[in-house]
Amino acid sequence: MKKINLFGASGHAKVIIDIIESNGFEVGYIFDDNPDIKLFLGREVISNYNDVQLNSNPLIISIGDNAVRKKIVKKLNAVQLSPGIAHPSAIISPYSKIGKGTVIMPNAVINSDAYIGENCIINTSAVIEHDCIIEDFAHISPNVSLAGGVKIGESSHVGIGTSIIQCIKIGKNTIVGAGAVVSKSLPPNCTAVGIPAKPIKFHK
Ligand SMILES: CC(=O)SCCNC(=O)CCNC(=O)[C@H](O)C(C)(C)COP(=O)(O)OP(=O)(O)OC[C@H]1O[C@@H](n2cnc3c(N)ncnc32)[C@H](O)[C@@H]1OP(=O)(O)O
Repeated sequence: MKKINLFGASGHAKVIIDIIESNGFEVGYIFDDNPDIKLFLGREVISNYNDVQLNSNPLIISIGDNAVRKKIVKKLNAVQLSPGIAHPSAIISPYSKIGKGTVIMPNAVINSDAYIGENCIINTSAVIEHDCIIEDFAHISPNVSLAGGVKIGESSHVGIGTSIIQCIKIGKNTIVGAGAVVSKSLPPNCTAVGIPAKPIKFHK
């Protein structure tokens, strides 16, 4: 049976385990750099991992924080990432593209010609409409709705329940607060909140 290894014993990993098993696959090794985490959902967690274990099965970085996920991918450089995986309840257009290491949570919808990059999270019940572009390491939270042609920059996080109208662009490394309505494009490296969403701070 196909096995998938996970890196990161986090709450996010719990949902990924559900996705792996509901596809009829098995969880292989679970790695984490924190030696204090020994057990995770009844499974052993390995902190003193070696290359043989890391490369034994395709890997998903099961860490919700975009910056940490990116750091781990860079650190594990040569490891083979799993093809993107989706919960069986997700509806994914055959005309969309899903990158390696990306996870699509239950009831998400990804419509035609949408492009989802690598190591992204498309969380529970998110709607990614036609022609959207989600760059690598982005996280689209539960119940987010992206209208057609929206572009989300690399490592950006769209907060839970946010709506973004058509053809809006969100820059890289930007955070959109929970429950926002985005009606104008947002620059990179900022946190934006509210209705309509406006930047409240900028960061590196
Ligand atoms: C399965 C899962 O769990 S997926 C994860 C889902 N989680 C999310 O989507 C969380 C998204 N995060 C947020 O909404 C956060 O509140 C953030 C990122 C917008 C702001 O967090 P921080 O940078 O820590 O800012 P902080 O909490 O200090 O708030 C700054 C100001 O913005 C306000 N603010 C924070 N979040 C929001 C929001 N979503 N909408 C409107 N105002 C907000 C605060 O009240 C505060 O206002 P004040 O200065 O007048 O007191």
